[in-house]
Amino acid sequence: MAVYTQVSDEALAAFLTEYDLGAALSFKGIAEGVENSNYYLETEKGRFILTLFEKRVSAEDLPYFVALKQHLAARGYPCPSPIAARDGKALRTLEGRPALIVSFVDGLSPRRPNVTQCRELGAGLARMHLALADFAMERANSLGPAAWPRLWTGREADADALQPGLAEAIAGDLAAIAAAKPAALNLPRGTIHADLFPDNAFFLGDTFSGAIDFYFACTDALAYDLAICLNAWAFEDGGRDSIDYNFSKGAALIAGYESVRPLEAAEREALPVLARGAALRFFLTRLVDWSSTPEGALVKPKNPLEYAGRLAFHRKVETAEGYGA
Ligand SMILES: Nc1ncnc2c1ncn2[C@@H]1O[C@H](COP(=O)(O)OP(=O)(O)OP(=O)(O)O)[C@@H](O)[C@H]1O
Ligand SMILES: N[C@@H](CCO)C(=O)O
Repeated sequence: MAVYTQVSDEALAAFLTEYDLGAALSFKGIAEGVENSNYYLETEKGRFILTLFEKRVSAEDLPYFVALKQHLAARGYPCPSPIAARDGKALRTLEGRPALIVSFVDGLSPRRPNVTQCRELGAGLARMHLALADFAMERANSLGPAAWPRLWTGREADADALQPGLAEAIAGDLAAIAAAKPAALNLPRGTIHADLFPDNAFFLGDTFSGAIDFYFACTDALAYDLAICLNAWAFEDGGRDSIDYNFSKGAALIAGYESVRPLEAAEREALPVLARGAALRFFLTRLVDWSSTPEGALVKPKNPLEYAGRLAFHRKVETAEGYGA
């Protein structure tokens, strides 16, 4: 479920008069996604997505996200392109919420990505980094290392309830990453997607056809984005209590990335700590959602243990070769 704000037919019709999109032919809520209210919208001019931003996306960040997508779209990168109304403004208000119409991106999100799709995704990520190299706006990563102690404090018992001994292991991860931070600070930086999971990437067959959901995008180390993708794309649920790194998928993802943007020596060296940090970020945000989502809520929280399993793998990896780089 992801329609928190209902849009009446009258409100939609009035809203569309501000655009050159013609009248609505079809309009329905989209079940996937958890952050915002998304609608599929077909008008006389084609297919679009209408998003009403709910409270989890801060209103002051919206101009950054819209400008970022405009920048990518202007460079021909496949992503939702913001549609401006006749007054030139894309970001508007509907049913009391900030609202945006974007172009529809064709393709399907892979449920279980294959090796070819991992390679394609790596190349697609690197192309995104290059297309954003001259994007001038900046946004701090609000879920970076500085935020982790705040997310973690007070949740030790929740972690141990999920898996006995987990709290101590997580405290060790936090300490190890804090100690390694100075090296990671000198890496090439730029604009990163920061959440390019399979549900945010589209494919036509095995060909990457676009990226969506830029609402965690920020300014950070480029190789951290690759580390996030390694976590999201190259692990398999190995059944009860086991999460396995799929070396072929990881190696393909890195090779795809390097076919467009070769990693610098410092980035390769930092890959294990970046991958561990990325796993910790998703473990912590999932743990927060897990312990704060009431039972029976419409949105089912994602399982933090999937990321505890990845952390267990990263703790043992010392070099980029361990990931197939
Ligand atoms: N531009 C687009 N083209 C095609 N489909 C889209 C587009 N934007 C969103 N969708 C569809 O809507 C669904 C929800 O979008 P999205 O993932 O952005 O949700 P959200 O609630 O805003 O964010 P989150 O995934 O973080 O919860 C996607 O899974 C996809 O099916
Ligand atoms: N992709 C994230 C949710 C959004 O940050 C996760 O799977 O935990």
